[in-house]
Amino acid sequence: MSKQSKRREALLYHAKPKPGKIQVVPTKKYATQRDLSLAYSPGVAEPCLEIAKDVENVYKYTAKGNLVAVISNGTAVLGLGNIGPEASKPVMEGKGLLFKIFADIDVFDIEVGTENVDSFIETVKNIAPTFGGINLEDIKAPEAFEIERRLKEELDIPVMHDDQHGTAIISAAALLNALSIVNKKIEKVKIVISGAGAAAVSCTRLYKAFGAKTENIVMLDSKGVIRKDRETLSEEKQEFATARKIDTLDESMKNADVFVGLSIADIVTPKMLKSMAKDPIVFAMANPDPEIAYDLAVSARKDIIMATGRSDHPNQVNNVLGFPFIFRGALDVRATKINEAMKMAAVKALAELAKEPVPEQVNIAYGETKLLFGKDYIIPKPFDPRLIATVPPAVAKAAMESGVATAPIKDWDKYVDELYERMGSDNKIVRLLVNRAKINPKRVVFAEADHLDVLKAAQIVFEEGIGIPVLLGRKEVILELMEQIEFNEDLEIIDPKSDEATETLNRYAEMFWKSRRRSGVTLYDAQKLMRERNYYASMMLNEGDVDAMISGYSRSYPSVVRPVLETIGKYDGVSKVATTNLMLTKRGPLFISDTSINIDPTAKELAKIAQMTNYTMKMFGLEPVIAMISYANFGSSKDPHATKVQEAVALLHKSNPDMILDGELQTDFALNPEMLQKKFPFSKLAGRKVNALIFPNLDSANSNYKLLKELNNVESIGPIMLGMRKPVHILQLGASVEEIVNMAAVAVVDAQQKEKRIREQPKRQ
Ligand SMILES: NC(=O)C1=CN([C@@H]2O[C@H](COP(=O)(O)OP(=O)(O)OC[C@H]3O[C@@H](n4cnc5c(N)ncnc54)[C@H](OP(=O)(O)O)[C@@H]3O)[C@@H](O)[C@H]2O)C=CC1
Ligand SMILES: CC(=O)C(=O)O
Ligand SMILES: [Mg+2]
Repeated sequence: MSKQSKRREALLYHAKPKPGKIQVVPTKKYATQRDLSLAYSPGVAEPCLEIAKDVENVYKYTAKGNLVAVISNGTAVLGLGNIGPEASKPVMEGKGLLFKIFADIDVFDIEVGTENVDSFIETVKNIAPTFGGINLEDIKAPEAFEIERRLKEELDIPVMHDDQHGTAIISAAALLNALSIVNKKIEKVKIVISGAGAAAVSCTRLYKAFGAKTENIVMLDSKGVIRKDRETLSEEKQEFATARKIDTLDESMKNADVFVGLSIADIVTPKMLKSMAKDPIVFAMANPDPEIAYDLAVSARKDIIMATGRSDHPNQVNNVLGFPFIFRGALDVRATKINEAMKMAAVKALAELAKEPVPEQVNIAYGETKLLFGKDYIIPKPFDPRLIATVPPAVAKAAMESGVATAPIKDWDKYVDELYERMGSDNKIVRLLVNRAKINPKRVVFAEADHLDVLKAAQIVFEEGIGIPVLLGRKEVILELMEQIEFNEDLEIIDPKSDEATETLNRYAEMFWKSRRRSGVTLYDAQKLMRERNYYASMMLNEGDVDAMISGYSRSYPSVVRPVLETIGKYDGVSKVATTNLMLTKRGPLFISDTSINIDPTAKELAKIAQMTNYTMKMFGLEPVIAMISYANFGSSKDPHATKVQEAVALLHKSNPDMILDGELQTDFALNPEMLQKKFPFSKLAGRKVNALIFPNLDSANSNYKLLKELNNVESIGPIMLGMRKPVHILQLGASVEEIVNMAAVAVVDAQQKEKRIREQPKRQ
């Protein structure tokens, strides 16, 4: 993607559909007059009075305990400099988003219109009663030091300047790990620090706490090396002034073991890197552009350990890995401070986590085959689901041991469960799917590429590396739309009705005729049918000219299912295809089957639907826990509708004893593990979190998934076809661009799995 399109995409992302990145969402019911009389006057007076009696009750009755203020005055915004409070707001909203998605912490971002230290401190102190913690952000040095010091002294809630300590914690963890890889001792290494601002000073102090020696450190600011004999140095700069008679970065880098950049973009050259000692460690952390570009650095030295603050290269050393988890731990024990012990605990937890085997889910999320502790993986990745269960408990324990926790945790296992529970998993599954697709992108034919939304989706699929689109439809329309959306790639475009397609069309027609001539199809019929996009696209897939197919955006479901079934057909052993919908609910992913095809399946067919759903869930990397739904529970009704489900369960328990499946069950029991455990402790599902519901008929499955979608605003992926011989997936009429992209990712992963199955077949025989 060009720089210009990236810029446009970033602006559009921030502007649409609603300006900005965060909003306030009520957490209590507000539907009735009764609800409002509790939420507001007169009911609201009761908690007010309780808090007035004892101020600690504010944690009991308000959101304070989970609310952090992200506060800036815009004087050192990333590496963009002093761009003012309003211009800093996108970054502060971004921090709010990260706090929420990584640690379920709510944020108000507050941009303060003053550069005066006293007035800034006064503002923060005055608003502090609202918050459980204060995260100071992008405030320039030296003011940042005084602001943080005084606020820590004067407030009894945790205050942390993220650019100082968040960065120090992450980079210290990364540095300790990098040094262990190259077998160097922190006490011995020569370190160059570019930058002498908030981040640089605090990072260097922490490295010293871990053993780095002042005499081995050279720090530079915008004027060059900070020498002892330089005039008018700030207190912080004096702390790191060197006695060496050098002035430039060039000179400082000679034989240095470590370079830490917390300054500005592009000030380090390959020549400087070449002058460093063997196995140099280079953390170029200026944002958004590092002190030296990643590719330039790694091509300058083979033995380098290279990190940047960015997410698009290995080793992202960025405070995003710190602030959400550090505040989570601090808030959960209601710490009065974030102290040295808590910071050291966070460093150790992060450094150790990087050495643990990486869960497959993380490999998939980052499109990696296998992340392994080493030069390209010195620090955990932000989307690592283990972070939430590792860093906050370490921080909370340190707070308790160092005496700053006012609400100590007693049951650590329960706390870890709560942390996992907080994170839910609504979006993760989509990320996993997309990243799994990216590992081995496949050729996907979009059978309706002459529709704007389908084409837009194809563009995203191509640009994200999810798949290689083949665009099918009216060529002149496709070309015109491509120009409109600046989709200038040289992709294959096929118009089945054009002369160019005649030869292939005739070949497909003949193949189709041969397979259906005993079902009343003539060669002429076949040639006519092939001019219809879904027959043509299906034959492309059937003949291996593409790996997967997406259609259905502009046609009714049955009108697409028919050509697909007539050409591609079902997987061996499948008598009827079915569909499942993946619902991205707040309690996690939930599959619902069969949502689109079988009106009233028999017990045997229902069992098959469950088996196929089980297979597809594994494709998503999930461990299936399946409930067979009815209006009755375990034999409570002898009505044939209920006994049909019972029979399906009995069949499956016999044929697939390893499947975690049971029923028949009512939906509320299926979705409530505690109720299930209490009433039906004998069930295979007792104590487990059900993630798939197989409904007894189409009426119930279809209505339920649509109810969830419409009433609870639950996003859905699907209907995903089950039981087709090849990866073909049919969209809902008028699906959104996002839904089409997700389905394309499903199709690519399906193609990968089917390819794997074919590859493994001879081995099984
Ligand atoms: N990856 C991460 O997680 C983080 C990265 N950063 C990055 O670190 C940088 C600094 O942030 P922060 O400390 O908050 O900002 P500050 O404004 O507090 O500090 C900036 C420092 O950079 C120095 N500087 C400017 N130009 C040069 C130069 N040519 N050579 C050497 N030093 C120079 C300044 O020198 P002087 O003192 O003379 O003005 C100042 O000391 C930014 O790019 C920011 O994005 C910050 C926090 C986290
Ligand atoms: C990451 C960050 O906080 C910064 O660059 O300022
Ligand atoms: Mg910052």
